[in-house]
Amino acid sequence: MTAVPVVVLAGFLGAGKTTLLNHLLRTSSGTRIGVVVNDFGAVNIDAMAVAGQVDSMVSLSNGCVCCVTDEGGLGDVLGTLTGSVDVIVIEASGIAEPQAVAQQVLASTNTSVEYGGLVEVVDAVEFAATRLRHPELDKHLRVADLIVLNKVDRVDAAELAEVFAVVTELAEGAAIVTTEHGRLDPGLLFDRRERPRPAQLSFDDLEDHEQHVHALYQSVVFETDEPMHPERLMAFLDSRPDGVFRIKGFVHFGQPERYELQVVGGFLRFRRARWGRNEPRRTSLVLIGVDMSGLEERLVDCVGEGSEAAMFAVHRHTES
Ligand SMILES: Nc1nc2c(ncn2[C@@H]2O[C@H](COP(=O)(O)OP(=O)(O)OP(=O)(O)O)[C@@H](O)[C@H]2O)c(=O)[nH]1
Repeated sequence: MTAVPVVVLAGFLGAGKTTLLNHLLRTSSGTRIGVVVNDFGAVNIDAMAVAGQVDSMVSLSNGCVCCVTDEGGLGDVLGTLTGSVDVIVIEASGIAEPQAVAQQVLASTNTSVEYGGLVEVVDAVEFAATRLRHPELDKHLRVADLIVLNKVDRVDAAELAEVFAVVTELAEGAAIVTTEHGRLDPGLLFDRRERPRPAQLSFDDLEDHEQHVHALYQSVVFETDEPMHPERLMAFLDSRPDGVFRIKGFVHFGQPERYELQVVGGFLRFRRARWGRNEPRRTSLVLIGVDMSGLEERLVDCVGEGSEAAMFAVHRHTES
């Protein structure tokens, strides 16, 4: 039996990993893709975002996949997917250490899988600011096999040239592709150029867990079946503390449709979609950042019925 390649899909919070994964699932018709989705919060919004598009999925929530400590490690998880798939993609949480996830795959004693490389998604808009806060992210680029410079639609030519130059310098020869909405040619991942570097990660690359980026981050999960008040929620979002870098999930405004919320740094966008047939009308939000105290209480204050007119504040930020 040939071993199933396992590709690690990494990238900082909100870079576009789930978007890219969904693109792969939609466009690689002949290839059966198994997915491991890891979210930092207790509610796995990413799993909800890819559900329905994939046959085989394992969802790991409430912690980073880079620190899986179960006895069988990641090998057991991967083992449950092999047999029915041609390739496995692990979508690491946005604050996982990519090299530690790669090491988990390499260390697996499960012979039905083999390491298939590390793809690092970079947010062309946020990259410079994120790097200032987390210089250790440079190393994530150095160990990547393929770097996907995403969201190029949101930067102008000069900004793109600047970020491309920095990424090229850090990438040390790894392939770099630019994308909009993660539209990557699946052939780049499943027929990857061989580069031995990841297998040679040194122990210096595996600094202790306390130094992982996610050791600084906390997540807050907020869920309620009561409708959210549109104006109060918008006021909360407009005044969100700087430390809250990422918010994602679904909002129930008491409307016939659900509103998917995406916040990445200063970017905020709602997307309207139908509720699933048996989907409970519920708000499920995960907030990730530093210094998260008091956020839950502030969100509780946003619960309440709002008028149709109050939805205007939300619609200003809603993709049509
Ligand atoms: N304009 C633009 N938006 C994008 C692009 N790629 C992703 N997005 C948006 O960026 C937001 C975050 O995308 P995700 O795919 O959820 O990012 P992620 O890396 O999975 O996020 P985490 O799992 O929280 O780390 C969503 O609103 C996407 O629609 C892009 O190329 N251009």
